[in-house]
Amino acid sequence: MTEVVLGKNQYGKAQNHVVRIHRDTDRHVIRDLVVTSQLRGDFEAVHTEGDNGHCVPTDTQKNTVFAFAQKYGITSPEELLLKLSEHFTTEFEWVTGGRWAADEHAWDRINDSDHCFVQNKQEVRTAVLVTDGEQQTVISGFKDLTILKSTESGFEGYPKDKYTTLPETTDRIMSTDVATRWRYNTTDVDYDAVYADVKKIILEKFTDHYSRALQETLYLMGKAVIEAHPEIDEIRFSCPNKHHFVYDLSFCDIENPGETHYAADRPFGLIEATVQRKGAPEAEAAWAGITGFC
Ligand SMILES: O=c1[nH]c(=O)c2[nH]c(=O)[nH]c2[nH]1
Repeated sequence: MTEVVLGKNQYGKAQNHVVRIHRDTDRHVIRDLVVTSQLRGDFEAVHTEGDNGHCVPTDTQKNTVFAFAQKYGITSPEELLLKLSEHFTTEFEWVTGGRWAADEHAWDRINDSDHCFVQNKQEVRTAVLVTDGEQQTVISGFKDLTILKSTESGFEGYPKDKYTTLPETTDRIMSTDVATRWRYNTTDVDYDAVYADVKKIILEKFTDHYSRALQETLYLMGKAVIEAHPEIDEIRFSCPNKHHFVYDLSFCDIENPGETHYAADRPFGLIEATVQRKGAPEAEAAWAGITGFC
């Protein structure tokens, strides 16, 4: 007789798009989040016996997201996720943890208007909270932040074999879409302030050195973040190297001294790296479900 057992499981409502307008004063504030709630705990009978006695409906999870956005407001994505976790793990004794995630789309004021906004497409902010009993791990980040430096980047000194055609260069375009996630070692964080500072550090680091490889630049960015923020133990990057090739216009006798480029959309280099605080405990389980990082 073949025997089977239920393995790891979680369930909930994915991608609840909640737009909360804070209208306490005439100067409105908008927070635009896509929130996913997933519960973990004793859901054995739901799966193996068709007994829904423990099955908090995904519909209820959705309603709770919207109710909490209204009741508590949205101070930061991370704080909303912490409230949801606290609620589900205390309201239902068989819920021992879960995974809550949010993507935030930022809006900027139009001409400093109190109530008119233009969506800021610079980057999407990300937040994940994993609760396992008493253990809570917050991983924040962003994706799709496209940046480019038009000089102060090169690539040389690499090994060459019979398949190598790439010319060495000390002056090239370097461009990438930054995707990064950083893991906090505490939940006692001013999440919006740290987010703004980490983004600032990453952008500043991009500008402040001659880059010998995208790998070096990512490492310098990560190092600067860990050094500036004791509450962050680990930061990961996944960054395409968006190649820009100087277009050879010699066929029509036009000089092109590194000015007109062919921006190839594929293939692209894919550079991924983690920078960690030395000696800090790892938290691999919290990263499960976060795709696209090594
Ligand atoms: O910054 C770079 N890193 C690489 O690993 C690499 N490989 C390559 O062909 N060009 C580059 N550029």
